[in-house]
Amino acid sequence: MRKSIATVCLSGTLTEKLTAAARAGFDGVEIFENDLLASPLAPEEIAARTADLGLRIDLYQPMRDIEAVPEELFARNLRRARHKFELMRRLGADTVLVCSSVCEQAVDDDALAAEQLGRLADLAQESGIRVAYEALAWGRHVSTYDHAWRIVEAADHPALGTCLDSFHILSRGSDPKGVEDIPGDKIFFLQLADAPLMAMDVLQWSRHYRCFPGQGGFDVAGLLRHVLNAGYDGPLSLEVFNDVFRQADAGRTALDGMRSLLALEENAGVSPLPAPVIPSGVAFAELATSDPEPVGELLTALGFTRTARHHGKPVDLWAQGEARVLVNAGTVGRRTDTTLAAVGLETADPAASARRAEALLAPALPKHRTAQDVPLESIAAPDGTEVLFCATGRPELPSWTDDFAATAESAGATALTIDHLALTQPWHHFDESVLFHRTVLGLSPHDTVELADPYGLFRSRALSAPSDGPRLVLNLAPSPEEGGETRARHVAFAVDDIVAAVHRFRAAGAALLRVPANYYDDLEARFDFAEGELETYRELGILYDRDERGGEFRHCYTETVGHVFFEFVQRSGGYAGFGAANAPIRLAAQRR
Ligand SMILES: O=C(O)c1ccc(O)c(O)c1
Ligand SMILES: [Mg+2]
Repeated sequence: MRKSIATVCLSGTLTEKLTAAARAGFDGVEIFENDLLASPLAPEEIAARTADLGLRIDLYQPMRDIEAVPEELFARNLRRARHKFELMRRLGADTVLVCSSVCEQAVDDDALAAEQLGRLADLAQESGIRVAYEALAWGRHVSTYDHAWRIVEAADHPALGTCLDSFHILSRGSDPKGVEDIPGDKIFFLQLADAPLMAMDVLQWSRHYRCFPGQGGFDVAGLLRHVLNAGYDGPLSLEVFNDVFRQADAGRTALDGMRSLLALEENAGVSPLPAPVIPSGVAFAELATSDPEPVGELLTALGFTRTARHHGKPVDLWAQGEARVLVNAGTVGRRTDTTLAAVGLETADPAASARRAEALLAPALPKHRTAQDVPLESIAAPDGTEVLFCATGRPELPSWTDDFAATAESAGATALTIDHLALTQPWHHFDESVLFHRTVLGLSPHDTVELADPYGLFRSRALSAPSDGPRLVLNLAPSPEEGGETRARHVAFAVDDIVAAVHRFRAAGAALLRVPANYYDDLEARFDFAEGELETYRELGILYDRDERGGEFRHCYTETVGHVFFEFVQRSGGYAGFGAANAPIRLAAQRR
């Protein structure tokens, strides 16, 4: 279907917004009045620029406070509309959005609203313009889509239809099924937005927290199915008011929006994408560093063995059980600090994984990191992390392991696995990143966790495969200074017995994060422990969490090397979280 985006979704000047929309592949735009008013370009120049970019102006908006007012005021409103219709002629826009009135003088009189909207439509029709009437969720007398439709139906005018907006419909909890009672050709326009589920004033919710479909908690795909069943065949148009998007790079936001619409069309059964190949595990985590020594020392103390070396580059493979960490020192001069730069994910079909990623506009990275290397499908995640699609142990497919020659047997007796990878995100790409991993990799997001932290708000959202597969935790940590420890990312390993593991680490000289005594006093107040158990945790710096069903989580952290640290976790009783409640304790300890 045609895809459009409202200029209000994007940051920057009108020209920047139009350029970003065109580059992301949109067919059209909604021009938001404020963007036009602030532009130095004449309407004819905007029309020419838009056409040059291959975009159509699908909607001009909004026109406010028109209907159900005393006649004298309505006459002034018609005069205002005449000006706007002239502007639209110069712009080459043929559909205008009229929001349900919020003005004090408006009266609760559907017949008057219908009569006046009919007269507005008469005037519009003379200029070849169509009026799309939208119920704002906070409209003074008209706040639901079915009410707006009843008024449009009563006016019965060919130039008057309704505009459906998923936010206004779903935020009020209206039953979207009723959309199917509206004739498709009377739905003049469809605006799509999602939002996190929040208990707050609907106007504030709409103006600050909307997000792209798939990023919030509404069933936007379900609504779209009803709208299509009604027979609507106009554009799918994103209309998102979001404080973060307003500050982010317009080109990236536009791509994020396009990815959201592609996934929405897939969900609503409009047009399929190559099916997701849900990764089955983590092949490796790759650290990039110009100083491999401290990481190597830490890994050694944690029981890892350097088992293999890349044939052509200074990349070492460290292993313990099923847990594999690559330490890539081939980036000297480009990066100084140690970072978690790449992730290898196991997939049953790397080529199919790459096809889906490409269909969802993920930037593909070169298959050959160097000419001698085994070709591997890989993409860049929004935060720049390289994601490689791996098929380990499949002789018929090229494997990343073919680039490595064994140097030693793994001495580690422990059956370690990678439990999860925690990827700290730039604040303005958090929602983009969640949508990316959800759609491209087919992972399912958990609920967002938000906690007060000494320096601001800590936000975290995990994504995991439905069954046993990789778990990613996207974290957004406040930072007292640019960069610093809060940017650090980590690799978490699962162990069967964390107390035994910490004793071994300590004996081997590994530096573990120290946890304040106050934390343990609080644990004692909150939970019952076996005799001596809490003392052990206090002594060893082990953190603890318990879920509602009695599932338990014990974990500890190493000190940070560059921008990386390691976590060890012991899960029991079906605990499925990540100890997020303990994150502020960890962040505070890391800052000391
Ligand atoms: O917040 C508003 O005023 C506003 C304006 C136009 C719209 O289409 C809308 O959904 C909301
Ligand atoms: Mg709207």
